[in-house]
Amino acid sequence: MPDPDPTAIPFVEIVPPGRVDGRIRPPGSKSLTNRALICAAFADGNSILTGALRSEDTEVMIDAVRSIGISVDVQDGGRTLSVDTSGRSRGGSPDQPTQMFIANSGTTIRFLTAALSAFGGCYRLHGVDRMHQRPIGDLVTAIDDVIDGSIAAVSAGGCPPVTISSNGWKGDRLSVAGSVSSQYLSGLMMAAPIANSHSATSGHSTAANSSPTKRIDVVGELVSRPYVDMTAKVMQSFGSDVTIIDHDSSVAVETGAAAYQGVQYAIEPDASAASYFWATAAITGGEITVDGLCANAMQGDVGFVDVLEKMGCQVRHTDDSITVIGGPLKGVDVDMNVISDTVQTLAVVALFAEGPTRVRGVAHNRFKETDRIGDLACELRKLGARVDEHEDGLTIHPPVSPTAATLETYHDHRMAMSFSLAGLKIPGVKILDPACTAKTYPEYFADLERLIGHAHRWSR
Ligand SMILES: O=C(O)C1=C[C@@H](OP(=O)(O)O)[C@@H](O)[C@H](O)C1
Ligand SMILES: C=C(OP(=O)(O)O)C(=O)O
Repeated sequence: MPDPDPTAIPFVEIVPPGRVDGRIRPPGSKSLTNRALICAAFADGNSILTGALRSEDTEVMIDAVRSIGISVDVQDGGRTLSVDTSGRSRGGSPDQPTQMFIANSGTTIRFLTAALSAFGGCYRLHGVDRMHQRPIGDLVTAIDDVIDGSIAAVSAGGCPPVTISSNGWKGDRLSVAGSVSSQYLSGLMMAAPIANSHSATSGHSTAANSSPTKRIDVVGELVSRPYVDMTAKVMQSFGSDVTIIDHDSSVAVETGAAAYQGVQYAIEPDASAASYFWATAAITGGEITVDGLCANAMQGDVGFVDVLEKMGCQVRHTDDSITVIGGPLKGVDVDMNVISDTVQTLAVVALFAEGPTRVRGVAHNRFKETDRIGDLACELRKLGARVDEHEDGLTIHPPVSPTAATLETYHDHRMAMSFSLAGLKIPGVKILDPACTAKTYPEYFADLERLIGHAHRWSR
């Protein structure tokens, strides 16, 4: 019998499969898909994106760019996106801004806020309740300095909805704080060439009083740095001229006059999604190969395998795959600032290690889909672990004998995917609201089932 509709399912229970061996290619990277969509949407000419991710976070991006006349033709089950910019036009009016619903997609709202402020038009970007609690104030403040018009984040504490009424940018020097999210800087970087190519009066000329060279200085700490390098690489693939300047501990970015050009662009599989499969090898003592990724992939999250190696796994790289072979695991002390989307994965692996695991450097994880320190600690305790919560992370003391539990997922796809790993070893673990994986990986449980054998039960 086929699995029932996952959106109607209250929980999933994994039946421990024993050792798991296999290989898998996860779906396309969310971060690369949404960056490529921004660059393609504001390019001169049309683009074809291959290997794209089709999920809630990319669908809200596609819907948003469609609402300003860009055509996105979805083929090959969502993996190929043909972007035609010929119908592109500024949205809305002060009385009737174009409404964009972005659910809980941080990349979508942060990248679009910056891009639309540079493009011009009137917009209101809003999402689900949690999105309206996730900060965007530092980005709005940075744009406020250069916008020819107005921008505001209307919820308490500088959170969405965001309203924009813009004729483009009139300035060329920006500064932005980077301690809450790197997505602000990535958004401004991608917006800079758009500010050059589009002004509200002419449509295709450099905005009055604005130089084509833009400089963005980061004020203070910059979290999640590999995503900024990824942004620069994607921009370069679309013809933009962008340089990251590292000086002592400060970071700045300069962009030149070149406009985005339509291209054919291939997207890597998602490295954060791959972490669940590498962790499956670590936890079950098996051997799992993830195809389509390599040590110098564009996504920093491939660095998760280095942490597994420190814990006792073997890791093998080829030009087009990374294999993890599980072994006896020992706890580690690790700074995960640059790979923060894999903290929940590691936290579950840590349950099965000898000795405690300390995760540092991820205070910014409290601002994501949920509080990924406090809420994570709460669920791990249900499995019998002792967990110390710190301002910047947590320490996990593995349970002497883990206990089965029913785990909340807080509308957070990474909670659901990570907790499925606990079920690989602990009989009776139930994961509530498994459909929340739709944010970045709608087929996660089906893919996990294929990898481990028919070994999970949907509730009836
Ligand atoms: O730029 C990106 O694609 C992302 C940056 C990270 O966010 P932060 O910079 O807020 O840590 C990461 O958590 C998110 O899933 C994707
Ligand atoms: C934090 C995440 O997403 P975003 O910030 O893009 O909503 C994530 O995918 O783990």
